[in-house]
Amino acid sequence: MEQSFIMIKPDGVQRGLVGEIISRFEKKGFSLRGLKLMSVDRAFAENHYSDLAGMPFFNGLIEYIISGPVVAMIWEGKNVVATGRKIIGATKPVDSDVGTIRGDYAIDVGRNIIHGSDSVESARKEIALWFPEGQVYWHSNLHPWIYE
Ligand SMILES: Nc1ncnc2c1ncn2[C@@H]1O[C@H](COP(=O)(O)OP(=O)(O)OP(=O)(O)O)[C@@H](O)[C@H]1O
Repeated sequence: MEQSFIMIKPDGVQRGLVGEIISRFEKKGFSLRGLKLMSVDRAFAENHYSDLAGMPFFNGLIEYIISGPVVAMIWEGKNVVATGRKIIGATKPVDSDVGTIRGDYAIDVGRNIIHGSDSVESARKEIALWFPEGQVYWHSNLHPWIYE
């Protein structure tokens, strides 16, 4: 089934939003396949955001991502990439709907709490980068209560 890479950024960890964020994905019905608290170095962060190299905010973004621990997660479920982006909300918190994570908890684009893969292909690449050790395969007993 489809998977997405979701990362709680250093501000989300510092602000005590880890439980709240995990809860939103769990309550929706998605299944956790990987979870770890980790700090990344500059080279790793630059690799993750390589598509944005050259953007004026790139250096600030890298400083932000390496400024503290992050929570890296793999979530699985039907349409989890697109739905995960909806749960997260628009990149700029001023545009994020109330009820989304960024809409409810963020103000500034450079402190927008969480990352979610923007396509199935980027999810595949990001999961390979962040979880080289592989993931945990298990079957949720809730499956028949969530899927027809
Ligand atoms: N104008 C900006 N100023 C400062 N930071 C920015 C700006 N635009 C984007 N960023 C930061 O770079 C991240 C990646 O930007 P991108 O355009 O890929 O948005 P996104 O896909 O919604 O975010 P993410 O990849 O973190 O899920 C944003 O989440 C934000 O933290």
